[in-house]
Amino acid sequence: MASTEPVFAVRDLWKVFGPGADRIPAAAEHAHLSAAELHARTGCTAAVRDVSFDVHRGEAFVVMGLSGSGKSTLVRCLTRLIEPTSGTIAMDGRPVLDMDRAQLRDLRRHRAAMVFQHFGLLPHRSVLDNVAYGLEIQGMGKAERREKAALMVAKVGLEGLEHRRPGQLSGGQQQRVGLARALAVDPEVLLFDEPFSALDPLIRRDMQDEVIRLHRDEGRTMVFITHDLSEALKVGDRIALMRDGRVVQVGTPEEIVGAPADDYVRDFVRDVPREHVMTVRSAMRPARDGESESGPVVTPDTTVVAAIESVVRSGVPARVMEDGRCLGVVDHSRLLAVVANVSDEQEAA
Ligand SMILES: Nc1ncnc2c1ncn2[C@@H]1O[C@H](COP(=O)(O)OP(=O)(O)OP(=O)(O)O)[C@@H](O)[C@H]1O
Repeated sequence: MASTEPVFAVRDLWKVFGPGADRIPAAAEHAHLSAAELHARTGCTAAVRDVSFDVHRGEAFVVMGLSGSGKSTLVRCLTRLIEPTSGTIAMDGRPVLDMDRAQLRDLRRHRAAMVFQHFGLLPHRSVLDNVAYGLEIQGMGKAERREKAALMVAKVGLEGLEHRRPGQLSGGQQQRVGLARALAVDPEVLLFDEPFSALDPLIRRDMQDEVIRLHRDEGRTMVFITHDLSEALKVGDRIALMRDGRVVQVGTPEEIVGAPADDYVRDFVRDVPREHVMTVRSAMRPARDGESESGPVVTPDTTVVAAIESVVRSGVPARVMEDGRCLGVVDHSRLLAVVANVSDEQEAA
C-alpha cells in the first residue's frame, strides 16, 4: 500500500433524504437549486451534495459548517452508519460501498472508531471497563484488555479514576473516557462528532490540546466535526467548510483565512485574528541588501503574531530561514499588512 494513498477518498458523494431520493443526484434540473428550493420542489433534503475530498494519512481533517450544513451526515457516510445515495468512498483504496456486513463491522470496530458528543458510556461499568469495552467486543481476554485499557486511561490523564462510574465524573472526564475507549482499539482513523461542544470553555480547551497532543505524538489520522471556527482552526491541518450540503472550500487554516474561496467563506472568517493563523511564509518579501545576513531568524511556519514579537524585540526585519537558506524577510509593514488584511497591491498603492 503506497503511503501517499489517501485514507479516505470521497468522490461525488450525495446523501438525499426524502421521497424519490435516488433520482435527485442525477437530475440536472435541480443542480442550481438552493437547499430550500430543492426541498420546496421535491420534498427532499440533500444533506450531502456532490462532495469530493481526500483525507490524507496522518492529518487532522476538520469538517466545519453551521448547524444543518451536513457535517454529521457526511462523516456518518464514511463508515456507512448512514447509507449514501450515490457516489464513491474508498478507505485505503478499498471501496466502502462494496463492503458486506462483516467487512463493515470490521471497518467500524478496528479501523475507524467514532468518538461521539454524548460519550455513549455504559453507566454501570467502571472507567476501566468502559475503556476496555471495545476490546471486549473484539474478543480480547479480560486480563489483556484491562492492561491495555489501563494504559489508555493513563494516556488521557485519568489515572486514579479507573474504578469510578461515569456518573461520578465531570463532563470533561467523561469525554476523556470516550476518547480512551476509541484509542484502545488502536484504530487507523479517529472520527470525532462534535466531541467537545457540550463542555465548558476551559475544559473544552484542555480537550482540544489533548487531541492535538495525541495527534502529534501518534500521527493518527483524525476526522473532526465542529461548528466552531476557532476549534477548526486550532485542531485542523485542513478544513472542509460545508454550506447547505456542499463543500465550499477545502484548505489549510491559512488558506481558508488568507484566500477565502467565496463571499460566504470570507464572511465566515471575517473576525478571525489573522495574525494567529497566517504564517510568515505568506507575509515575507525578498531580502534586500544585507538583510539576509543579520536579524532574528524565524521558520516559514512561524505565525505572524510570533514574528511580530521577534521584530519588535530586535527592531529589525526577521529572516525567514529554511535548511540554512534565507527565503525572505518580514518587516513591520509586511506584518501589519497581515493584521490589517491589506493585500500586496493595496500596500503598494
Ligand atoms: N434522517 C433524516 N431525515 C431527513 N432529513 C435529515 C435526516 N438527517 C439529517 N437531515 C437533514 O439533513 C441536513 C444535514 O443534517 P446534519 O445533521 O448532517 O447537519 P450538521 O451540519 O451535522 O448539523 P448539526 O451541527 O446541527 O449537528 C439537515 O437539513 C437535516 O435536517
